[in-house]
Amino acid sequence: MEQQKPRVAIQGIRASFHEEAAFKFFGDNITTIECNSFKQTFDKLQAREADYVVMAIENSIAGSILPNYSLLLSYNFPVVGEVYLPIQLHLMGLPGVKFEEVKTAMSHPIAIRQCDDFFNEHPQLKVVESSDTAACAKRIREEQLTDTVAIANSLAAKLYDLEILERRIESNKKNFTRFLILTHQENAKNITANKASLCFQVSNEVGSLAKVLNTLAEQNVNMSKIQSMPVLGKRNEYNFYVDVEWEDNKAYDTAIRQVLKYTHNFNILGEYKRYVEE
Ligand SMILES: O=C(O)C(=O)Cc1ccccc1
Repeated sequence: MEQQKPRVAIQGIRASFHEEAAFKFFGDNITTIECNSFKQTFDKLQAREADYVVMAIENSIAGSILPNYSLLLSYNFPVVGEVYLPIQLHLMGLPGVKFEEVKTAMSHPIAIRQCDDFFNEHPQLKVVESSDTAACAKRIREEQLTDTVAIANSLAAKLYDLEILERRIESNKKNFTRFLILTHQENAKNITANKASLCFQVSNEVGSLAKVLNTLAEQNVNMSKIQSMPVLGKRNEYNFYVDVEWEDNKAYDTAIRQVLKYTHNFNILGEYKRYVEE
């Protein structure tokens, strides 16, 4: 029987950076499920209307996307992969539109922040935030806006038939967004992992987090990221989200057994293969 295309839920619409990330992870042969919010992507997974979720978790300029950390914990779907995408931003408008005639530029806040230098050089442009880069491109096409441009990727220019007026307007050319891939428990088996995302709490005492970090170091397990989030309604209590990487599975297993002794509400959010640049 022919394998069904994976149904991948993303926040945003086709040709957004989330879809570009999904293509990078799964290849082009997927069915994209467009959602209005990150929460809705998880709801689609829960309702079995999607097989996977692709969700941005951090950006090298904008930093961690904190509400998405909470979603990881509240839905408890396993993380089964990650992908890093360079965010390459182009200025696009209806074919024939001249840059001198443009009054407004629209995009996602993260994309806008990445084009600070460009906007400083062009103070005449009114900058408008939107939920999704591709949605801006689509709107320009549908409403035939001749005085507006979108900042989006080349997928959006192609899909909504817009002309690129200026390429690569991002200030920092080495800017990446990290996306996580989540799925149902049964798809999480048989993954050869060398990275994990963990979440735990420690007591509010001298050295309690240090004990966890020392344990990881003793087992030669590298911590690649740490993020804390307050536990709702509890003063001085935090969830620590920690990503770890290892070479030796035994050392990782030992580290986890030890860490369990020093933490509470310990959760493995997922074990997966770390992303390697092609
Ligand atoms: O707006 C988009 O295209 C998105 O997918 C959100 C986004 C925007 C910029 C960087 C990463 C994700």
